[in-house]
Amino acid sequence: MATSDTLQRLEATIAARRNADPDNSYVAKLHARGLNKIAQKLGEEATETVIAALAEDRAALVGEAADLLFHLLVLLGAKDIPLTDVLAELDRREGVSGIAEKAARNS
Ligand SMILES: N=c1c2ncn([C@@H]3O[C@H](COP(=O)(O)OP(=O)(O)OP(=O)(O)O)[C@@H](O)[C@H]3O)c2ncn1[C@@H]1O[C@H](COP(=O)(O)O)[C@@H](O)[C@H]1O
Repeated sequence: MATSDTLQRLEATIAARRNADPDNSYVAKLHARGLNKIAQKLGEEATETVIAALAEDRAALVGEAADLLFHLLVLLGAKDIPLTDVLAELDRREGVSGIAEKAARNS
């Protein structure tokens, strides 16, 4: 079953493929083209995800969201930011955000 482990496995695969032959690896090809290209691809995938959502096309949205997550992991890897740092930030926000929780704390 797909879980957050899926993202961690994909992160490891991306790290392992980074220095592969760009002719045989899309990850290596992206790295060879540099951070600007990786960032540009992430932006394109974000736009395509938004378009699929607004088009009410569920299958396209699932596919574009997968492309978006994949390219986000490539960008994070290129910036040497482990996925666990992002997950930890989300965990931290879980503890401090939420309108009801804030109101309860302030009352
Ligand atoms: N999850 C993915 C994944 N999702 C999307 N893509 C690629 O992302 C690209 C997006 O398509 P585009 O048309 O936007 O890009 P493009 O035309 O190939 O490139 P541009 O010249 O337009 O920049 C496609 O080539 C897809 O194959 C992925 N490529 C690889 N992975 C994972 O990464 C692993 C390692 O891949 P390799 O590096 O290729 O071994 C694979 O085993 C997969 O698990």
